[in-house]
Amino acid sequence: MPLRQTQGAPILTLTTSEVSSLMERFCAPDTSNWDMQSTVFTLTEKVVAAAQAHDSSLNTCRGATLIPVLRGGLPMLVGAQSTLPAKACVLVRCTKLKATQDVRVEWLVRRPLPPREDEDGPLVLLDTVIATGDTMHRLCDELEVMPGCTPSSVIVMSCYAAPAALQRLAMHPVVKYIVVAREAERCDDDGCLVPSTNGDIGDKIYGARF
Ligand SMILES: O=c1cc[nH]c(=O)[nH]1
Repeated sequence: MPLRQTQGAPILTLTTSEVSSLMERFCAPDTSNWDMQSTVFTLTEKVVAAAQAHDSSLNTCRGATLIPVLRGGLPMLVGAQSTLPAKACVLVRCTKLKATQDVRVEWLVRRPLPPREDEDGPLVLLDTVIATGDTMHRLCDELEVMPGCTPSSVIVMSCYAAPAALQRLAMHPVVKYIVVAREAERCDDDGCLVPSTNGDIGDKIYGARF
């Protein structure tokens, strides 16, 4: 499993042919919503398995706090919780004004984080796509000042992400490491990944924005 040692936190990517065929379905324009959900579940299980192989403390800790970024991170939550011992879940919804860095963050149901003790596991941020990285970066900034978040206590998991966004996230002090199923070539000026996802993954699963 390739592990890119940047100046900051490690970035792990998956290279198996099974992941390649899952990524074809992930990016196809005509993947049905159920097929997309199951693709994201399976990719997430593989991302979690890679994290567990890299970091044995994930299997011995009292449980991670899973933080899916709505909407795209929700199917990752279902995939992650089947194999990752979890203690809590915190929902967060992020919206970004197109072509700006203006991210709106809404912590739903609970804020601050549930109380955490020494043997508790990491905070795990889950999002299907990381394009510019502005949203994830902003979430890390918000987590950094919350009680219960310590340096290197956040693991970022994603299905598809731009290298520049990953490198920027890897430099954030709260990030311990990042696991991504596949790296894109880049993010274009419109904030879309190249090769293209052929539509918003959240829209493909849940339908157009409500
Ligand atoms: O390329 C992109 C960017 C954001 N969200 C997606 O689903 N795809």
